[in-house]
Amino acid sequence: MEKVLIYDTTLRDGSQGENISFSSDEMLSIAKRLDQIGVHYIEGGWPGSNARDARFFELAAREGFVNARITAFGSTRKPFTEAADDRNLQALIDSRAPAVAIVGKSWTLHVEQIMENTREENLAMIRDSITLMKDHGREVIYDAEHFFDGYREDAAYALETVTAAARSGADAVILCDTNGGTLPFDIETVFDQVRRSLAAQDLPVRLGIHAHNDCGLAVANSIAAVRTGATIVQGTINGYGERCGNADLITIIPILNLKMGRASIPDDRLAQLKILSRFVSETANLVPLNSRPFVGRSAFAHKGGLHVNAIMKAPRAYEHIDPARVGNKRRVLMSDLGGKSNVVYKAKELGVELGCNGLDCQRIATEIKTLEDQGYQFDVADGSMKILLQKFTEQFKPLFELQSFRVTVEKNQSQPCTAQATIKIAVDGNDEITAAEGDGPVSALDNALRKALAKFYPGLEAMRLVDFKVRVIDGREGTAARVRVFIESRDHNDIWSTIGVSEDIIEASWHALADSFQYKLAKQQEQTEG
Ligand SMILES: CC(=O)SCCNC(=O)CCNC(=O)[C@H](O)C(C)(C)COP(=O)(O)OP(=O)(O)OC[C@H]1O[C@@H](n2cnc3c(N)ncnc32)[C@H](O)[C@@H]1OP(=O)(O)O
Ligand SMILES: CC(=O)C(=O)O
Repeated sequence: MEKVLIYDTTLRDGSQGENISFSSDEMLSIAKRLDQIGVHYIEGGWPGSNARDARFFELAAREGFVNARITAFGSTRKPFTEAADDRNLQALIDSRAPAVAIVGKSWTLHVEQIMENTREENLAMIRDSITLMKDHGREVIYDAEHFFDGYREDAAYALETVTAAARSGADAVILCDTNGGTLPFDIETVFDQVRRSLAAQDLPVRLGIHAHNDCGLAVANSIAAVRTGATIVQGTINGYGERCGNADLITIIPILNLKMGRASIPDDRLAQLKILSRFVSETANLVPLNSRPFVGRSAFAHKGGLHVNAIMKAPRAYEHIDPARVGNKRRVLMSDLGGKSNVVYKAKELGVELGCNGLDCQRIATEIKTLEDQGYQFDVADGSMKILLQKFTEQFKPLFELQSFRVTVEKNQSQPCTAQATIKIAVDGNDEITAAEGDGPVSALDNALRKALAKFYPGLEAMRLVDFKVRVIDGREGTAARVRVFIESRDHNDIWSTIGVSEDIIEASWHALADSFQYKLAKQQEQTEG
């Protein structure tokens, strides 16, 4: 079966999404990653729109792209003008991109009411613009904007527009669900009718799909189109794009390759999908979606005890593919929804030996449920979970002990708050007292503890706290409200999270902080002991 060509429009339609803006250098670094993974087209922007997009094409022209064709996007010429005089079309030519995408109108609403144009002139605009690009030796991809809405309202005219495009030499015609309101079975029906109509006119043009996600169906619609003959799929990394976004290529590519047996990017690059998804979200400065299919952190995370019990016997019992195929990995989460299987799996993963003191995993699972009932949440605190498992199994070796601490916060009229902490700890029976300042009480406590421990343990400079979250847990009848504090810490090669729960926010923070330092110091010791 024919290969499905992947057409990425992250840099163009993706950047039409709210809160997304890439610099031209960032656009280039994304383009290089897309090329490496093997996408076939990279739509680099609209050179006639702004200086940044035009600069991207200058940069791209100097780069060698191995797999992808750089594509410049623009609209058909203005009504009642010459294509050769059109500024936008000239910008496409000047971009030196080997392929161009020309967007034109298919829906009479847009032709007549929005553009106040005539139907015939719209057809002429499509014809002239494509002809000009072909005369300049470009591959032309014709984007039929609002094709499905147009077809619903006036099928004959919508068909006339894509026929005009094909007759003028367009190499591909892309049917666009611009407003994202079409359902998969309508995509299939319309796609089939268009394909048959063009074939009957002996216009064997390549057909593609461009779907928006306003009904949450962009991926489903793209797949439906492939089933009915589309061999180009346009979309964006992570589904970024105008309004609710575009079809997510990170989901579509593995569906094509792994589920439908359709070649798109090479199979051996699928394992780079997770990194690509992360890279683009980092560059866009957007938090990666945990639940993103295939590559999200939670995509293969198992919390329910029944599920964990089953995947330990046969992963496919609750996993639709092997996570490694797309560069992801299986995770087991600890919580009050887990059973003994979660404990066994997690202990192995965290390197804690079970069965040392006869406290069986069933009992440990019950203890965890009790703690969760008191406000702990271990599915996001692996660092504290490891310490807890060591405590349950009497393998815990405290590397320092708190004797006392005191934290004060000072606020002067015009100055920002400052905080000071003094702390007394003991290491192997030796007391150490230190004091330190910080931007806030937790930062002061962190600095004081770090200073005290430095005397006994080298190597703590590499460790830093990177995230701090506080949640108020509902108070029950007769109990005061508690707070739950999460701390995320990292060093050069690891990241871990810890938790503390108390009625007092400073005490909860202390527990999370102490677990974080204990985790780091124990890790250092394990590495030294080999
Ligand atoms: C479905 C899509 O995503 S298409 C891509 C949408 N992306 C963008 O719009 C981003 C880039 N756009 C831009 O930078 C600007 O809109 C520009 C430079 C293209 C045009 O800017 P302006 O000349 O100031 O016009 P403005 O944006 O207000 O309106 C768009 C004009 O294009 C016309 N137009 C819309 N579609 C087409 C088309 N397919 N062919 C020709 N002209 C078109 C409109 O009728 C309107 O014309 P008017 O100025 O005579 O009213
Ligand atoms: C071309 C395009 O971006 C659309 O129709 O949505």
